[in-house]
Amino acid sequence: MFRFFKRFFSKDMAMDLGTANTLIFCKGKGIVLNEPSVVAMDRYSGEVLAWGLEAKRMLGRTNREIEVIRPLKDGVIANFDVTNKMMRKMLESAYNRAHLVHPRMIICVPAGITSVEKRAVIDAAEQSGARDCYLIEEPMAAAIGAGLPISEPVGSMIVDIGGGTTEVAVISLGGIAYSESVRVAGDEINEAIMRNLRLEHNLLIGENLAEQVKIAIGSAHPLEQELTHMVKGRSVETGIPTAKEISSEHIRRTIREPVDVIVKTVLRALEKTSPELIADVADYGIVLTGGGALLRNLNVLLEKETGVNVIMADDPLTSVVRGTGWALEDMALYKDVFVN
Ligand SMILES: Nc1ncnc2c1ncn2[C@@H]1O[C@H](COP(=O)(O)OP(=O)(O)OP(=O)(O)O)[C@@H](O)[C@H]1O
Repeated sequence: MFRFFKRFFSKDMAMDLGTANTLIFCKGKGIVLNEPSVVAMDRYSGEVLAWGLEAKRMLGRTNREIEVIRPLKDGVIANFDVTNKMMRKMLESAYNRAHLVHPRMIICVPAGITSVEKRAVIDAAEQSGARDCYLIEEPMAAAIGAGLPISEPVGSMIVDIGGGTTEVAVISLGGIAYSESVRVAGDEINEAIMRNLRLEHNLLIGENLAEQVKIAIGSAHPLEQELTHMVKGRSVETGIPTAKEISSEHIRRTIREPVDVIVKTVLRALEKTSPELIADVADYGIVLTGGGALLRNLNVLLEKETGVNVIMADDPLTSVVRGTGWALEDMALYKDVFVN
């Protein structure tokens, strides 16, 4: 009887537990939460003071009592307790509390993570109140979300560039024929910008500012009209606030290394996939998803390097959670895509 009530009141949900952002999709409703994966905690009591965007705004602006933590790194849980607390807060916020009675959860994980890393995700979900937890690999979820014909005998190539990982996969007949996940994506690009501005411009900036610079003027390939941005930070030499005008050409040179890793991962996938599937990819193109795919002209650079048409998915920041959500809406149809 109790089990019946649990099922009756629970609302099944899908979660994209990302290094940069966490999104929740609720069955029958769609996306109900989209927040940065960041938590601000009282350093002494461990109490969560803020989470999501509110906590992200505190990065680099805290006092001695507050610690701001990004509990996921490179697509996997780096701090289990904080991830757990963050998930609880997000679930409470996403649901009317009456519905938060042990939902079934589908959570996406990077392809090729270890069984220990998968176990950590399942444990975190269960401790946050999940009844059953299913895992789906991110490239598969992204492909479903991008509307690719995953069940057909046709090769579809998906490149999902997130905050912590870039995942390249070729999917056919409902399964992954080839995949590679590298721990280089949006965060590495931000770090390259922070490092370069410190070394070449004597300018100290934090993670949030580096991300803003990337979004404002970052590019992977020359722009029709190059851009400039006034970057405010602290002088390494004098310690006082300073501002410098930085050009898009400079940022492009600065981020070349991580961008090259992404391009090489795509080239490797093309080399290692069977000729039949590659012929399909050549016909239908490579689909880009994930927030990192929004870097200006990354599609142009990939097209130039691979010779294959590159298509940006609609709303690339939500492809993964939409795909996970669609798998949740019809679990019988998608039963073969769950990995546990
Ligand atoms: N306009 C933009 N230009 C460049 N990068 C962007 C843009 N918008 C967002 N990003 C980057 O996208 C990344 C976040 O993407 P996304 O939310 O898909 O990652 P995630 O799912 O949290 O990460 P992962 O899949 O690695 O766990 C961040 O690094 C962010 O800086």
